[in-house]
Amino acid sequence: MRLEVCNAVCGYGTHVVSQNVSMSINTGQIVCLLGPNGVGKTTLFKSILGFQKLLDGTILLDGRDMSGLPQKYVARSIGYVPQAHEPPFPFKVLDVVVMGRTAHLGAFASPSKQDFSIAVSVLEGLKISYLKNKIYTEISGGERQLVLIARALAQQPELLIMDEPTSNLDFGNQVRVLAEIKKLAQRGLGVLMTSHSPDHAFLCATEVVLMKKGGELLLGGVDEIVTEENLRQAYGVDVKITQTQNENGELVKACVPMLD
Ligand SMILES: Nc1ncnc2c1ncn2[C@@H]1O[C@H](COP(=O)(O)OP(=O)(O)OP(=O)(O)O)[C@@H](O)[C@H]1O
Repeated sequence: MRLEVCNAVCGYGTHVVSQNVSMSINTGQIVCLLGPNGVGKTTLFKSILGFQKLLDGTILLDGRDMSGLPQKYVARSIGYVPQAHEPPFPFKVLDVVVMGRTAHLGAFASPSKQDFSIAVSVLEGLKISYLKNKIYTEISGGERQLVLIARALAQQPELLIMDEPTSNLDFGNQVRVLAEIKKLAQRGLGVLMTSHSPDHAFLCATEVVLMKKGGELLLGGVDEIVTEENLRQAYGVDVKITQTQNENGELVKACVPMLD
């Protein structure tokens, strides 16, 4: 499956947030969207998902204009993990995860035993089975974020759009979520995610899109885009890029900010 953003202009009414946005995401790829606060990352996601009307341009899913595709087909194909939120009702965590199966159910059908067993195995995969019977409104922000990821995975989409999936997570859970994303992409899932940490791009991305203030968009491989100069220009801070080796002897890069 391939999702293409073609010359998109995103914004609110007459307020243009980003323009000439063209990029694509294929199954098996992890595209990491980087950029400073307020540059338009969430607005782009909302536009891709159809929550916010494009001011111009098109979004194609396998070459077909997404706005004309049946909603159920889009809902089955593309999963979305929003930034963690507090829902109005105190649902049990397992029920929240089962909600991810909605696009697979027939009209008026209730989730089946199989839907529940998919939800349970996703919770196990993310190592959060212990949350299964807890009330979603009574767990921590980080735990809620993991549950929202589980809900999206229970949907078994081909593409997953994740808005800052690690923002509320402790260091261990950040690493676990990135490792899980990498594993899922190796099995064929396509991921488009935002992060405020360029290191996350080094850890798991196959491509990077760097949105700069003023609308410039840099696209390419991780090593090509996540450079000291590009980070300095985008975020206005000095950064050194260093590298070490992982257990397999592969080079892994990391960013070290230079404090004055
Ligand atoms: N509902 C809205 N109506 C009007 N303007 C909005 C709305 N939501 C966001 N904006 C504006 O759009 C711009 C981009 O916001 P957006 O949330 O997309 O940025 P972002 O890159 O995701 O930021 P962050 O990294 O802080 O989450 C901002 O100037 C913001 O004020």
